Amino acid sequence: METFGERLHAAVAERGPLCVGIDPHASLLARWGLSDDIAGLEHFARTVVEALADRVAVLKPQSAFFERFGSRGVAVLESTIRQSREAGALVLLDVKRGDIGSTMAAYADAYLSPASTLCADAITVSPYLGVGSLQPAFDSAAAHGGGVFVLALTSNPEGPAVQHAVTSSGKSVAQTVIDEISQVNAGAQPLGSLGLVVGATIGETGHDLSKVNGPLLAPGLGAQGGTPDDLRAVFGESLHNVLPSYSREVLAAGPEIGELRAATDRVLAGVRAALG
Ligand SMILES: O=C(O)c1cc(=O)[nH]c(=O)n1[C@@H]1O[C@H](COP(=O)(O)O)[C@@H](O)[C@H]1O
Repeated sequence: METFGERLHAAVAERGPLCVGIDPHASLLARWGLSDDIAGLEHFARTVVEALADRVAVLKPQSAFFERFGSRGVAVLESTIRQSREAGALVLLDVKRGDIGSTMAAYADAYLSPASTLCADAITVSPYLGVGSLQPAFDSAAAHGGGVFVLALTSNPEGPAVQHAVTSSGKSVAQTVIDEISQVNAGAQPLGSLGLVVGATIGETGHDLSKVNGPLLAPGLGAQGGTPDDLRAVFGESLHNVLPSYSREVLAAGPEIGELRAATDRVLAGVRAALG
């Protein structure tokens, strides 16, 4: 069985280093002329999948925007995941889960087990109950060829107060997360299956990402003010493992399929130039 790291490496080589988020904000539904209800959600998600799933490496549905509509929204999320994967995109389901290990195992069953209708290629998780509490998700990912992206240095302005705080070991919280994930990925070829989330907006923070040997998801580009030029300052020598991620910047170009594709081509050209 191929690992997620292998599958992601191949997808990026073939389709380019880009993740597009599927975030059906109420404001975007309105902008597209859609109703803020289950029909609008379904039309929005189906259009994005039709426009992009056969060409971008990774699609990242944001679960919150589907959960807003209850069980019917979750059903749309299920079909969005399934259709995206069938069209060849890897699906990173953005759920940012994190709990004690025994509960984490149930989240892993929900999102990483092929037996689940919500099974994605990878998920986002939060490490603030301790990186070790995420072990059931790491185990499930390893068993099924999936991936897990752990929040390290998030794009929002509130992040540093927690993530830069210094722990009893003398390292920051974020560096502790980075080092624990680096240990698991050590030696994996061409890339480990555990990723980190590092916002494109954070500037130079002095954190050492050089040993991660896994994908570095970089949200915060576009709508949150981050630009491809910011990637060099944030990632330095680790630029080759960066997976830039855009949601609203691309989605605002809809609802025309051609416009969504053109916006995707434009941001991909921008990040390719920056990543070198
Ligand atoms: O894990 C994420 O994807 C994430 C981490 C982070 O630090 N910042 C961040 O914005 N995100 C997500 O990335 C998306 C950003 O959307 P845009 O700002 O519209 O590109 C949202 O779905 C956020 O939930």
